[in-house]
Amino acid sequence: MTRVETGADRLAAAFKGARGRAALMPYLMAGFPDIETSVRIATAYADAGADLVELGVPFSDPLADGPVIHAAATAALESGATVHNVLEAGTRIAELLPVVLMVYVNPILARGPERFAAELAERGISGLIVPDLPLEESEPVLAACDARGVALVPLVAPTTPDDRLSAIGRTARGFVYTVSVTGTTGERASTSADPSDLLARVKAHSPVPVALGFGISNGAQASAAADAGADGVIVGSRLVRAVAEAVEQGADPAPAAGSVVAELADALVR
Ligand SMILES: O=P(O)(O)OC[C@@H](O)[C@@H](O)c1c[nH]c2ccccc12
Repeated sequence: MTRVETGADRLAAAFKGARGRAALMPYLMAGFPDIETSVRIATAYADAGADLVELGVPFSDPLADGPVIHAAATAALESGATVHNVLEAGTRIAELLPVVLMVYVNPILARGPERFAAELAERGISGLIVPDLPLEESEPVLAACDARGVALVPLVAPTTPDDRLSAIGRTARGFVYTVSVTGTTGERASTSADPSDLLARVKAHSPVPVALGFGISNGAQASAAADAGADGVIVGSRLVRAVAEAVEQGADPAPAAGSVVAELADALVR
């Protein structure tokens, strides 16, 4: 009997097969400026050397997001993005790169975790990140995802104590998303603390790869994250800003976002 490759398998393979020192995972705000352009931006990410993509579902009240991503979410909703058409785009993007869907918990609860996880699996979406789903409430979503082979990726922060890291590690699938700083998403001139200690602490409790995100916006910061031990590097606001600036200038956002990813990928090979 041949075993079907699950989403979790595909994520594991993406980390193992990453072309650089750490897997490069750019974030994409789905539907910004519109769904078709999002698919073209994802294509540019893939061509520029991304290993995976974090596909963000726009939400009206994104509590973990800073101003750049919040504004893009608002624009995406205004231009007609829905959970349904974002998932459709996810299917197309999954033909290019493994997709990890970033979605606040409401749409999951509205459809029911089983239906939501089944739809992700049918659409070829490999993983799921839910920033407002605490460990204590994650069991039904985890069970539904496990049943469909979709990896439910947990988030941890510098403030997460060791006993909680170990509980989270036991439920981690795909990778652990380590937030480098407390606060919201957004570019930072300098990431204040060296993340080495944080990454070592998370890795000690994690059976899966550990990716670092928040405040990484250029090649030097991406390279430093890899040197500090990150198995994956996640970049969001810098890319969303590149898209926003191109839109403002009436230019095509896809090559603009692609060139930022190329710079990041280049920094990770050396
Ligand atoms: O924007 P930054 O600082 O580069 O951080 C990545 C982040 O944008 C992306 O992973 C993300 C977008 N929205 C989120 C909500 C919660 C956690 C993470 C995210």
